[in-house]
Amino acid sequence: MSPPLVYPFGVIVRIYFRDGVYLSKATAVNIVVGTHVWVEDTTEAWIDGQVTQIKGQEAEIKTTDGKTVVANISKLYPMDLEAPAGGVDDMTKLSYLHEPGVLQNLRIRYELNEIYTYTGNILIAINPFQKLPHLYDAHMMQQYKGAPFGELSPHVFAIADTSYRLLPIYVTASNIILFPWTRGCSPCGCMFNGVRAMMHEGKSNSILVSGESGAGKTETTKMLMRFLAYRGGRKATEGRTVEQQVLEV
Ligand SMILES: Nc1ncnc2c1ncn2[C@@H]1O[C@H](COP(=O)(O)OP(=O)(O)OP(=O)(O)O)[C@@H](O)[C@H]1O
Repeated sequence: MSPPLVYPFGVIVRIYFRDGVYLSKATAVNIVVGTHVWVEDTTEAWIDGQVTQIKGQEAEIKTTDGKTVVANISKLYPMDLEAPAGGVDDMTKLSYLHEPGVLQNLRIRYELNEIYTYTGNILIAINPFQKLPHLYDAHMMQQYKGAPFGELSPHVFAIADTSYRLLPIYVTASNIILFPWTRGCSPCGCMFNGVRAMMHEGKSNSILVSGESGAGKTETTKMLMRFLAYRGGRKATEGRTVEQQVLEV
């Protein structure tokens, strides 16, 4: 039986790109007897099971905790039986991009102390409710400095570094936007017209950090600012480094 799914506390960090493309991943699947599915549960949010019978639009599901439930087929979501046991670091790698699949992936990673997960160029951070100094030390900042987006594990420093190096800016209410370049490749002007190194053009960039109260927006923003201050240089003025000055604001 899969452990119960919980709605994790977390924040979402996005960088918006003018030429971003929408992420759409078809989740349409033929639900038949034998299909492994997620079904809504009042206590666990989502619970997995297998369809045992279908009558019209109603399906009977035997859940892995031994219950038998009946639900409308339209309320069932297919399970990704091929997803790796440790989850995926980018939700676009899931076969099905739906709520139970996303929550299941975040939960698996959270249990492995992996609090960051990408969905394309969006970073999802789950509040660890504990200090994780090794995630934010000088060595980590050094690692993410200049690293092509997607090359290293998902991290708030990767978002900060990318926004430091790249321009562009477009804020929209759309849900999910992807970087228009191939993961692992260095994003550069030759691949994406309009993207210029922010430092070369001196233009502003913005990063959106969203989440409910207590999700970790302030902590995440502090890490973003710390990294940007580190990237911007450490020249001291009046005895204080750039990092100290930024973090004191
Ligand atoms: N990355 C993290 N590492 C360690 N602890 C964290 C992290 N993110 C959040 N927390 C913990 O969660 C608490 C709440 O986080 P935070 O203040 O950032 O939330 P918030 O989203 O800004 O809340 P509000 O909207 O109410 O101001 C922090 O005081 C801290 O204890």
